[in-house]
Amino acid sequence: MLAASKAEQRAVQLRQQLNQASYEYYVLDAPTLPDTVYDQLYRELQDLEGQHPELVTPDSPTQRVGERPASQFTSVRHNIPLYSLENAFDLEELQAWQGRWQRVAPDVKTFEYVCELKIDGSALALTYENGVLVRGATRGDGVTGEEITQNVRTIRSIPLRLQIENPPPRVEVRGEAFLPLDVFEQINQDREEIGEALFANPRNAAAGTLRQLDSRIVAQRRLDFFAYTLHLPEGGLEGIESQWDALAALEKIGFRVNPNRQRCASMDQVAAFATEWEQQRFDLPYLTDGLVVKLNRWRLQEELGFTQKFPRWAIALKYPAEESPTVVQHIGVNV
Ligand SMILES: CC(C)(C)c1nc(N2CCN(c3ncccn3)CC2)c2cc(C(N)=O)c(N)nc2n1
Repeated sequence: MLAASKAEQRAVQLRQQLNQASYEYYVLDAPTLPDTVYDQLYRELQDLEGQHPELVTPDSPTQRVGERPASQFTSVRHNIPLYSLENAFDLEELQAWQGRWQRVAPDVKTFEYVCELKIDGSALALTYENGVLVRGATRGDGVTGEEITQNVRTIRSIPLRLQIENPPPRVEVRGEAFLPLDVFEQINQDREEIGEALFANPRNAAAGTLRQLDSRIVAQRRLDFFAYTLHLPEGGLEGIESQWDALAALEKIGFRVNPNRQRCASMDQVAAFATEWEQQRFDLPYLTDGLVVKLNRWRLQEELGFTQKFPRWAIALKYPAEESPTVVQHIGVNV
C-alpha cells in the first residue's frame, strides 16, 4: 500500500499517461502506447483509486466508463445559445446569401469564407471550467438542452481535460457527435439480432445513443466528435480572431476537428470546394449532408450579427438527399 502522497503522485502520473495515450489513439489516430501497457496502467490506476477513493478526479480516465442509469435527464440552459443555420440548396441561393450579407455590411471590401463539411450527427455543447469538462448537453431548442455529461464523458475523442498550460476559467466548445458508418451498421445488426427497432440513419442513431439513460450502453457504441466552435467568455487564449484560428486552437487543446476544411477568398472558390466534396464525401467513413460556409473574421461576424433566427455570417449548403432521385440533381445550376 503506497503512502497517500506517494499514491497521489502515482495517480497524477498514471492519469497523465493514460489521457495522453487516449488522445493519441482517438484524436490523432496515431497511438504510441501498446494496448497491453494501456490496460496494465489503467488497472493500476483503478486499484489505486480503489484504495484511495479521495484520489479520484473528474478527468481520470476511469471516470469515462458509464455509471448506473440515470432516471431521467435534467434540462439545462446553454450559457451561450446554439444558433440554427439558414439553408441554401444550390449555388444560386448561396450567391443570393452573399448579396444579403453584403447589403448589411456594404463597407466590407475584404473578406474570406471558411468551408467546413456539414457532419450529419447530433450537435453537442461542452463546458470546461479551469480546463476540466464539467458539462455536456444536447442542443435541444438552442436555448435549453438536456444535461448528458455522463454520456459525453464516454466519447473518447472528447478530452476530459484541455491541453492548456493555464486554462481560461471557462471555455465553451460546440461540435457534432456522430457515429462512423461501420459502427452504425454494427449497432443496427446487434439490434436486429435482439429484435429491436433499427435506427433509420446514423444521425438518429447518434441522437438516440446520446439520450440513452444508461451510459454503459453509450460507452459501448463508440460515438465520435468533431469540434467546430470555440467560445472564450472571459478570454484567455491569445491570437484567436477568426473561425480558422478557432479550428486550429480546438485541435491544439485536444479536440478532433474535421480536416476537410478550406479558406475560400471568393464564392467561386466556395463553389469549387462544394462541387469537389459533393462526390468525394462518399469516400469518408461518416455521413455528411452538405457544407457550412462561414465568414471567417470574428469582427465581421460580430458586425453582421443575427436575424430573428440565424447568424447572418453563416449558411448551410445542403446536398440533394441521397434517395435515388428521378432527375439527377446537383448543387450547380440545374440545367
Ligand atoms: C456556429 C454555427 C451556427 C455557424 C454552426 N451551426 C451548426 N449547426 C447549427 C444548426 N444545427 C441544428 N441542429 C439541429 C436542429 C437545428 N439546427 C446543427 C449545427 C454547425 C454544424 C456543423 C456540422 N454539422 O458539421 C458545422 N461544421 N458548423 C456549424 N456551425
